[in-house]
Amino acid sequence: MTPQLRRGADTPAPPVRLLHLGLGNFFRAHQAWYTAHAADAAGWGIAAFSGSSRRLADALTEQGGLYTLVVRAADGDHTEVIGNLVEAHPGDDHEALLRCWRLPDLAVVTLTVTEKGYCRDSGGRLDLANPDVRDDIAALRRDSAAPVRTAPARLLAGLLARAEAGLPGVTVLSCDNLPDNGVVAGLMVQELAGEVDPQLTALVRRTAFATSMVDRITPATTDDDLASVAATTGVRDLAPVVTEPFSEWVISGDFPAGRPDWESAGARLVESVEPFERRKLWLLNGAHSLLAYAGLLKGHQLVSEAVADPELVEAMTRWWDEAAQHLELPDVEIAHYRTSLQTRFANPRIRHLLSQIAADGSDKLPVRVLPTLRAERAAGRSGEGAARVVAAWLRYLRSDPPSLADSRRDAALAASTGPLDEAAASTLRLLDAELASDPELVALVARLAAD
Ligand SMILES: NC(=O)c1ccc[n+]([C@@H]2O[C@H](COP(=O)([O-])OP(=O)(O)OC[C@H]3O[C@@H](n4cnc5c(N)ncnc54)[C@H](O)[C@@H]3O)[C@@H](O)[C@H]2O)c1
Ligand SMILES: O=P(O)(O)OC[C@@H](O)[C@@H](O)[C@H](O)[C@H](O)CO
Repeated sequence: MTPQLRRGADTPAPPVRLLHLGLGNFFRAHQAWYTAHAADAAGWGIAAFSGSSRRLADALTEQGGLYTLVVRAADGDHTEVIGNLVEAHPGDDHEALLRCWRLPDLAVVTLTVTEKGYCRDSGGRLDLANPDVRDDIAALRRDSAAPVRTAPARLLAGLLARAEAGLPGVTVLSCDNLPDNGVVAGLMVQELAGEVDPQLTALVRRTAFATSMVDRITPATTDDDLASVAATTGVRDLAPVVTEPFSEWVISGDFPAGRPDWESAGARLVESVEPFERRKLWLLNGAHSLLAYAGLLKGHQLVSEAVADPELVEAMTRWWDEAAQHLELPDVEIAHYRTSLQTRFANPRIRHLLSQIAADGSDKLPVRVLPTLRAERAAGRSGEGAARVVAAWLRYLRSDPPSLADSRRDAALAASTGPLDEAAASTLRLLDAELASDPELVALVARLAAD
């Protein structure tokens, strides 16, 4: 029988000094990989918590936190076992969470809780209409150690637990796909603290929130992946992760309690993440959104299939040309990134589902596409490359997509119905009221959606 992956005497567990919220595939392919490849990896163990599900946490616990990372290139796989994850818990194990927050040597808390996990409203403030946010405020007012569900509340509860125990501060480092992610995390926790007890805001102000741009395409694991890992390694792993060879991490912020030597594994520490973040969110994630909506409408399922379609490549190239004009990086760096994206997207062995990327367009397009659209209109140009992404989303919404996942699902579906010119105006209004008051743009989106 195939033996199961287990931690043994040959894989000693490093001491936990890092805490992660959002135990999923990406964190294990990225932040945990950088930690395992840092020169001082032996000093940095990680305790990670899922949102609420048990399955992955239980599987990893059986394996002492070990898992196989499969780096999947177009011409073959490289596998390695990552040893720095030493505790895995379901997110609702609040007792374990507070215990980890109270570890005296804890230094950094990393986050991959998805864009939605920050609980922002459309104006960028803490969403006080969100019932989970309201429940968490009530719980923390009652008892600072009461179980809470949202990421901002889990951060605030942890900061309070540390402060009450007289322990030094830590850095909260966001690794989600949204601009200024550290600033956003800090703002949400600050606003939450203000709702629970205004005196708590001083504690949040003293906390370091760091921002980072993260990049490594990491799809969901399939049953075939489990079988191929067992066949290749001779060991049964209940929770392997498949990722691409490319990886990038650009970080900005203070780490008063220390951090792993992530630079020795290739991370970059910079003054400002913004230029890198824009390059990645606009060129990679913006193109992903375009390929997802336009590709699904043409019957494609995977990113690699969509980029084999000349019509979609033409649309992506026009989007890139337009977005690139507003990036503040040397042309050669942008050209290099575009070339590498073409190779990455075309990797036929990475099964990246367009349906996964298509979720949550109302949260994603404002970040990935609208900055370019606004800049183009302000420069007196049509913004056709960006408008085509909005038009693709509109057409996708009008196609009655099966099980559409979007935090503003009902509003998005309602906006997209009716005559195209009205639907174009309503859909733009849902994303940004000012853009909807631009009649030329509304007409352009309606025309592109009709094509
Ligand atoms: N997968 C990638 O290629 C990739 C690349 C770059 C960045 N990211 C970022 O990482 C995030 C997670 O991606 P993944 O591939 O690991 O997804 P995943 O589905 O494998 O894991 C997501 C984890 O986050 C938790 N989670 C979800 N919503 C939450 C919430 N509201 N509050 C707290 N925890 C929550 C889930 O329980 C799960 O543990 C993405 O949303 C994105 O921001 C992913
Ligand atoms: O759900 P999304 O679109 O935020 O994420 C899916 C992918 O587009 C995204 O995670 C990319 O793989 C990633 O951003 C690459 O670094």
